[in-house]
Amino acid sequence: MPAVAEFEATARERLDPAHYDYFAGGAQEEITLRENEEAYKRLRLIPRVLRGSDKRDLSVELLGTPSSMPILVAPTAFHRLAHPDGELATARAAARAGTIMIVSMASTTAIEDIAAAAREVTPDPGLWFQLYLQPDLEFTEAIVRRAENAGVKAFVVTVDSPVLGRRERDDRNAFHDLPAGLFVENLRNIGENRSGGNTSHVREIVMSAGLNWDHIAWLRSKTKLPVLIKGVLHAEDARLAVHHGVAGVVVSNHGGRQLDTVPATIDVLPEIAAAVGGAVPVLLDGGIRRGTDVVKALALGADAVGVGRPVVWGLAAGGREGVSAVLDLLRADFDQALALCGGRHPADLTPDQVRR
Ligand SMILES: Cc1cc2nc3c(=O)[nH]c(=O)nc-3n(C[C@H](O)[C@H](O)[C@H](O)COP(=O)(O)O)c2cc1C
Ligand SMILES: CCCCC(=O)C(=O)O
Repeated sequence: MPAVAEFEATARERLDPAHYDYFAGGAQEEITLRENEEAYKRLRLIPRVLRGSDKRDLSVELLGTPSSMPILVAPTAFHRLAHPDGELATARAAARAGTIMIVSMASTTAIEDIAAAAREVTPDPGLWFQLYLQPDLEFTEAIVRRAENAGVKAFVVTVDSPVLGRRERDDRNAFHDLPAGLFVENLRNIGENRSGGNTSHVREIVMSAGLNWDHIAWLRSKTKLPVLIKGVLHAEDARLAVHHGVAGVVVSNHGGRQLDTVPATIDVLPEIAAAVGGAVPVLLDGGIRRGTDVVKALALGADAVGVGRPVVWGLAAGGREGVSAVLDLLRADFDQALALCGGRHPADLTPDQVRR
């Protein structure tokens, strides 16, 4: 089975170079982008032996949503740039894999259509919804209602983007707008009266530098669903998240696309897991490309991991089947690494099994 890197190579051949750069790139010098992957290569695994690691069970349950494995689809924008089937293909593949897809608010397909596609595969798909809280809270609430009505099971608020990171590849390629015909469909105001007609119009996503903990309290007051925050790198923020009633934290540096020179997520995971102390689930994303990466993250305190670019590469390389192939590959790779580490279940992995 090809490795994730081979899907990336195929994706690169198929994609418009500016779109490839958008997906692949990071902020500024891309130090963090590279570091996310390099950090795993510095860590060594210590297997346990003679533990009877047959009959493995990779499944986990996260905030009431079951997942067949602790590998989730991280939210990534604009899937129709990668493949004409876009998020519909990704959702079908995630549903088929029985894993959770965190749908990006910046999807190029409406959440209702994504949920319908997933439901064709499985009656009760595990869809979560990523939110960029908009300064217009009334509008934000309308998006929250739409997502709830579509059947999502949790909200993931991205908190690492008070402003958008500076991606120099996008600047060089002058890639700042979606091509004609593609829109951020979740921000379409059906029937909103702009010019006297009955046309809908699509708002642009605004990054809100004014966000603070009160906005999290506001969102919690507007929904009964679990609210996670994504983009935590400081242990004190993890403590504050628990204090503010957040249902889970995602250790993430946005795949190296926001503040450059922040550490690899795997390197801050232990201190964040310690700060959270098991009070809420801890997820992690950034640089996960192999089963051994998943094992290291789980051993060091993550309950599950997210994959961003690998899913996009699968999508670009082969639509729904490509995403399925990437998810199957990561599952098989993780299963093998877990067995080699002497584990039967994700929770069997412990911090003493990772050495620097
Ligand atoms: C092309 C692209 C688009 C992304 N779009 C979003 C987004 O809309 N919302 C969000 O919270 N994170 C977004 N992210 C960040 C991912 O959720 C995730 O943190 C990151 O991709 C993980 O790193 P990985 O790509 O190395 O797996 C995006 C990442 C990429 C690569
Ligand atoms: C306005 C969409 C932002 C998507 C995003 O988060 C990213 O490209 O990293």
